[in-house]
Amino acid sequence: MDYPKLILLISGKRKSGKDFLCEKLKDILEEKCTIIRISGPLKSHYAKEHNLNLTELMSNGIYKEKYRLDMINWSDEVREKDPGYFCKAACATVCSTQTSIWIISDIRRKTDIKWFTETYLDKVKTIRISADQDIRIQRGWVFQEGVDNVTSECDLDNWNCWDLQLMNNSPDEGEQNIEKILKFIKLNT
Ligand SMILES: Nc1ncnc2c1ncn2[C@@H]1O[C@H](COP(=O)(O)OP(=O)(O)OP(=O)(O)O)[C@@H](O)[C@H]1O
Repeated sequence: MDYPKLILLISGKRKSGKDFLCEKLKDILEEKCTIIRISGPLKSHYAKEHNLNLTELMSNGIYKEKYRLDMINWSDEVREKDPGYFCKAACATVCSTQTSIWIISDIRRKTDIKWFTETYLDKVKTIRISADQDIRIQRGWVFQEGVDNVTSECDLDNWNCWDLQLMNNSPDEGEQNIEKILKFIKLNT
């Protein structure tokens, strides 16, 4: 299996800037990289089963927040039967078999990391994005009971085997983070 050459698992609390950094990387790496979201198949399976609007569920608006809690609980039930279910489904959506770098932009659980490392071995590297709480609040984060204090948000808080840990509080740090990740990719491909 030659492709992908590297799989970056990106983790971070809500509004730490995961999507922001991943999109910037995609702009630079273009067709060399594919962004994969575990939440993609999770949301499409959830929308189908509950007869909901998938486009609205995929966006960052009120609709997504309204269903977030129920979606977490529903996905936990699916994971209980098969912990790698959504990781597997997300990887199955990759169209090009020749993309060098996969960026999984929403790693939330130890079981996600376990599934990827067992499946793709040393091609897998982990990155934790952090931002101070006041910065996350400025970016629109509001503590939500049942969302911010449950496994999906907290499971990796004390995991300390990250290959790269980045603070992402400002545009300057954002730019430095992109440089650091690009350097890291170069070292590992
Ligand atoms: N380094 C940065 N400099 C300036 N703005 C940033 C930076 N990182 C993120 N942001 C902004 O913060 C907001 C939240 O970022 P983003 O959506 O990437 O967070 P997230 O971690 O993906 O959140 P969620 O888990 O809720 O989807 C966005 O408006 C984004 O543009």
